[in-house]
Amino acid sequence: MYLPRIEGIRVGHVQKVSLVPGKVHEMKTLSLKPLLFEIPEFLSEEECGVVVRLAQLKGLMESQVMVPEGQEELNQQLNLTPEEIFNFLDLNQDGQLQPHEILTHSRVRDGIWLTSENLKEIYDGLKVDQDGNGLLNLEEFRRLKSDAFQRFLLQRGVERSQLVRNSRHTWLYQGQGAHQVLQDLRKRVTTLTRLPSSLVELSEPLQVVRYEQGGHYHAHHDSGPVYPETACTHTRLAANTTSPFQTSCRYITVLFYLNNVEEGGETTFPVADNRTYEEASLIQNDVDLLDTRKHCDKGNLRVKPIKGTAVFWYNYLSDGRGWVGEQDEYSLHGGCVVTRGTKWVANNWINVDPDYQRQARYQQLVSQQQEQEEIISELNSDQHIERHQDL
Ligand SMILES: O=C(O)CCC(=O)C(=O)O
Ligand SMILES: [Fe+2]
Repeated sequence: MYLPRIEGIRVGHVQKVSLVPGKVHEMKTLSLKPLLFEIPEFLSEEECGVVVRLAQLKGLMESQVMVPEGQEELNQQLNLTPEEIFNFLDLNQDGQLQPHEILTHSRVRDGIWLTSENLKEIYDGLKVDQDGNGLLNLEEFRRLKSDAFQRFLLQRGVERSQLVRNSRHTWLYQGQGAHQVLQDLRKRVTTLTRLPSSLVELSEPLQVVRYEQGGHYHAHHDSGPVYPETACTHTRLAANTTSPFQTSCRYITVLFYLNNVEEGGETTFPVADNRTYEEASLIQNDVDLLDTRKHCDKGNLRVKPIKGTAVFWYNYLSDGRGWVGEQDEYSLHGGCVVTRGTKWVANNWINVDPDYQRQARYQQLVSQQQEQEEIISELNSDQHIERHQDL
């Protein structure tokens, strides 16, 4: 098995692609880092309507719950000393915690969008940053209880607009027996990405998302970095060991716009085609490029949601040998706040394990299971016929 990658050539390059009989689509390169394309009219008006109605029929749930888990407990279970936590947070190991090191961690952990101003309020309120330089050394850090941030937020009260993600979503199965539009969509995604259909078929179901007016999704990566010990959620079955590190291994994201948004709701790629990627410079005191409520206008690239358009990008680089390589950090993206109207999108993620052998083992396991199921169902139907003959 080998993973073809579509060539971007250069930003603005347009290639014609044949995805459905009797129609030629145009696929435009939007950026090379990440490798990102836009295909207008990927879905017809009718197809967009069907997907939205199926999602409504199934019912949508909040994408994120409001109450974070009790962190004090977790830390006690892990039994970490303040030194250990400090070292873990100090990404660049300079003996000081920069605001971005604290913010990144607390946002991932609690799902609440703490801002630089919140951080300053917490430091001031608890008098932790005595030299007032905005950085915490170990001694200052010791003055912070591990649940200090949560206490602060709970006292304040948290609104949905302060979450990392403020939307509702549902999942739609696309396999045999699913609505024809959903099956067609998956076939079209296979043709578009030129990936083996077995891979696409074993990927996550379609995720349909609805943002109300005021909804947003702050900038994030759809899938995490891979270390030698990282396991993929989808190939858990085929893993020989259990790993504390798990990510969803979403090689490609295909994002569909299902309606026209009255105002706002663009998809932002704040560092697309940047010369460098530096996590530290993303969160500055005055401009936080990850914040899609405040600073969408300052990112490098924004895609306007147009009904029927698809965009797709690679969340991982190639390993140079036809398989998945390292995470592409430039794939950072988010949904800008919807200032007027509602926004409907759908995500098709294509899951590939960077560990080729594990992906292969997983696919083999699934196909064995499917064969067994077929045999059983055949046996059952034979019995069925015999019983009828007996009568
Ligand atoms: O709503 C958007 O434009 C982006 C959605 C997104 O990034 C996601 O659902 O992972
Ligand atoms: Fe995303």
